[in-house]
Amino acid sequence: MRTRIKICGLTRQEDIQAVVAAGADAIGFVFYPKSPRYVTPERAAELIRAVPPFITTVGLFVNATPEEVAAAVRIAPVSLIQLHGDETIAEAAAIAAAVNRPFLKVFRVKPDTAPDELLEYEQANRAASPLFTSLLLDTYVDAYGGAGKGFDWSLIPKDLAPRVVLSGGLSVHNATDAVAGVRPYAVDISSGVEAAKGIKDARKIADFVAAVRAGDTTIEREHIHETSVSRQGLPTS
Ligand SMILES: O=C(O)c1ccccc1NCC(=O)[C@H](O)[C@H](O)COP(=O)(O)O
Repeated sequence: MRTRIKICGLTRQEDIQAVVAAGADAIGFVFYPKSPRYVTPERAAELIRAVPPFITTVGLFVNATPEEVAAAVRIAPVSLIQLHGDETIAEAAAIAAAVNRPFLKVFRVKPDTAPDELLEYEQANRAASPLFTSLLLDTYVDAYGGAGKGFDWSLIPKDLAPRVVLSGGLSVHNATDAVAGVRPYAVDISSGVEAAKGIKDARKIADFVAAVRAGDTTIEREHIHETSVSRQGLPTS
């Protein structure tokens, strides 16, 4: 299966075209005013009009109220919301219900995060809301996100990986290893494809997508090898 790709923090029309041309799957707009990638709902609405069908638009919020999210989504009709702050599980469920949108919930991973914590957090969000879709795993740093910092991928339980969006410090330099090693449902990136904060670089976007696809190819080749070996009755591990 192809790893899905979200490019976050878009502010310009030309960057939307670059994301679509590169073959990414989702575009994130940051509605957090303190972010250097912040766009107003009105600006996001203009940008969304340039997004072709079958590309998911994601509205990103940090500790916003249901009313604030509803007001933004009325203007900028994103397909999905991403809750990237300290929202409790109940608050996240209430926000999603207020706008009737599926949501991604961030878990910011620390060096001492226990793998079971990730599984429990996913299960609790899923139990709390039918609109919960996936965890987005980012790195715990002083900023809420968009920091370009990675975390220890070995903390991600193997049975959780196929359901998560892997984020935090990804780039063309580590994307192939991230995909082949973690095998996430999707990857998400912001800093690693920028010329400056909020200004995306078309070449970096294309190179990142190619690196993710190289990871997918690695997985497929391993699957073919394992399948052929098992057909010969030989041990695959
Ligand atoms: O991108 C931001 O400026 C931002 C600000 C506050 C909260 C979240 C933010 N971005 C969320 C994202 O989904 C980023 O893509 C994610 O944090 C990864 O960023 P990076 O490590 O720069 O690739």
